[in-house]
Amino acid sequence: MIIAPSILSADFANLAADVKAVEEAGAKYLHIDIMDGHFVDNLTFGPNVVKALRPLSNLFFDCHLMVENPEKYLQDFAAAGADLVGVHIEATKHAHRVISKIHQLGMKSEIVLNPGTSIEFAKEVLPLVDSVLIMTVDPGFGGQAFLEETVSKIAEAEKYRKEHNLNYQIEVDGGINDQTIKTAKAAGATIAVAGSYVFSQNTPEEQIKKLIEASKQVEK
Ligand SMILES: O=C(CO)[C@@H](O)[C@H](O)COP(=O)(O)O
Ligand SMILES: [Co+2]
Repeated sequence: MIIAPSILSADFANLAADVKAVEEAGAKYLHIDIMDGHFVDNLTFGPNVVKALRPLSNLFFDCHLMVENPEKYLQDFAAAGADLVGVHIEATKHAHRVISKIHQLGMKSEIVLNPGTSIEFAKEVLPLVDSVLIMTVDPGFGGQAFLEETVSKIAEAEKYRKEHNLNYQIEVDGGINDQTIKTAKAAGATIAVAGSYVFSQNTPEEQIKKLIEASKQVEK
């Protein structure tokens, strides 16, 4: 399973050191939460932070856009060095166009679903995307509890992938710890985002190791 530490819970005054620490600990992805204060009730940062971190890291930059009309910012994230852009299906009227644009800009695409949004709503674009992100909390904040009722949706995304011979990754985001990662993997998740679990206790190295070990306990 790929572990994607979320810098939302990192030390913003020492971001470079935290990014280095997770890279050395064996993470392959860096999850970067972009919030605009409209789509969610929180503000974080924009492509300028992605640009500043890019020369410091070889991690795969997974940019989760919690913004209205994400199409406006795709060019900026591509120029900043994003590897993947995730857009909420609830945040755009033009999901198909947004996904095409992400690919034209040379990035991997991801469609993101809030806990209240069904797989049904995203089915037309599932054949097009590189990844599907199932939110396992309502977006906007770190440190929330994993919503068990989202597990059936992870399983549904995996079932649909197999039935239609598609090859998207299934990412989960929110409330991931050394227990919930097992539940998510058993249901079909292949990428796990973790913010507070990685950055708010012990060292990021210890926490990432625990996540990797926990996920290995589940066969897939
Ligand atoms: O997108 C989000 C929150 O909206 C996440 O990526 C959080 O950063 C996850 O934080 P934890 O639940 O792991 O603390
Ligand atoms: Co996120």
